[in-house]
Amino acid sequence: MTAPTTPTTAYLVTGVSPLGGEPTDLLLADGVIAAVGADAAGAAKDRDGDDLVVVDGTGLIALPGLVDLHTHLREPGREDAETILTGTRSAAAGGFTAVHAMANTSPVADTAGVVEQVWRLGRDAGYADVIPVGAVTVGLGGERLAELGAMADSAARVRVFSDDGKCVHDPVLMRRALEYTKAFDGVVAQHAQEPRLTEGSQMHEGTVSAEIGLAGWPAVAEEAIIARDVLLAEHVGGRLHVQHLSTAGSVEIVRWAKERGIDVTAEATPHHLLLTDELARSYDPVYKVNPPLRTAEDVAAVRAGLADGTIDVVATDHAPHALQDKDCEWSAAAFGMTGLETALSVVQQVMVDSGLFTWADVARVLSVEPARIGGLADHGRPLEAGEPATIVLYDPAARRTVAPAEHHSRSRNSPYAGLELPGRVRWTFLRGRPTVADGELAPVAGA
Ligand SMILES: NC(=O)N[C@@H](CC(=O)O)C(=O)O
Repeated sequence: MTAPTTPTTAYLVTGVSPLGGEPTDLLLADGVIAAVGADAAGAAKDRDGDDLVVVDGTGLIALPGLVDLHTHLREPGREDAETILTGTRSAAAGGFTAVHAMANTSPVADTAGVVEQVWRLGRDAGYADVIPVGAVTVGLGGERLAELGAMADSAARVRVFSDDGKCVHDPVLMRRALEYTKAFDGVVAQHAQEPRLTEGSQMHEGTVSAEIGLAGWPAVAEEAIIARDVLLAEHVGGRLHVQHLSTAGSVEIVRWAKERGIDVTAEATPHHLLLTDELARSYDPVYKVNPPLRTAEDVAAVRAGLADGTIDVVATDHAPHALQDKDCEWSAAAFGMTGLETALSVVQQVMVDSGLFTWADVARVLSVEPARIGGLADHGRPLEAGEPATIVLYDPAARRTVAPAEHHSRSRNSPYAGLELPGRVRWTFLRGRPTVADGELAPVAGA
């Protein structure tokens, strides 16, 4: 079906389960959730009938629109791998209504000019709110702090700063960044990778790397930086966010830091919740990622850390790469995997279907907490009357075999190709306007 997309269209969603709870009706109108429950159908009748689309929500779960704290959109500079338009179409298809766009573009997003460009392109595309992440250091060079304040004051209102892809390894610069971002309630999101311990690293250092002869990336290279940074955050009273935490030791350090009252949050990716370094035995570079896939014990610890709240959010680290950068021998291939269109399904399989999570927990880690950490007032909101109609309707009973060729991302480097995963996004609404309608991307104004 083709859904009307004019802003005046109202949507009556019947029999849907908010956060997996008792089925109810939701009326979405004028950009907000206009009514919930018994009032919704009546309120819908009071509106002009021509404007009303009725969505059968039976069997669907309503969640606040998903928020990704960690997306690579590649524009400007690598539009052959992804653009802001294709990346946000991919986001919408995965149920995301906001994505934080990492700064490792070309040019690097280290000035007010570049972050404003990214923000504008996202607004013009219209599929999801694009929240630019500002680089911590000029050109991701690790030598001089970038203009953090100018990026914070720009139209893009940057609050999250990261050199992702590179670690801010100079402790003095890291300290200054943690201090400086306090002035505008910013957060420093660290890619924890001790560079000297990971020179030439190709995969997790352990039994598998030794057996197949690829240079190892030891767990301690991640853990040493996280340990240092939580102590720095404590010392200066700054806000630290640990990106794509991947080892059992990292979970322990973050747990310790939180118990100590340090202002730290952490994210885990879907792939570190599901996949292990055993996959590298295939030498298929689709499994090459930074930080690397770890052991089954690490995966279990990351799941446990997410379940007990040590890890605050799931973030995709959607890292699209052009074919020539992945379809080559392992050591020459780029690090990274796509993830926007599979994240919710992986979280369902690993955390919900296993009994570790309720759907309210899913909303917490994929919407409420990432919105809070990123300082987004209009995302991750309760599903209540008067709140923005920025929601996703998801069918947890559907099953699908992942086919990257059908994805909306411009890149195809999904590690789940051929795998059967649960669930399907049926509708995504951004301020009352569908970006996905009945399982298909909807045309949006400006796109
Ligand atoms: N996560 C990844 O494997 N890749 C990221 C950056 C990075 O190396 O972290 C990318 O930009 O491709």
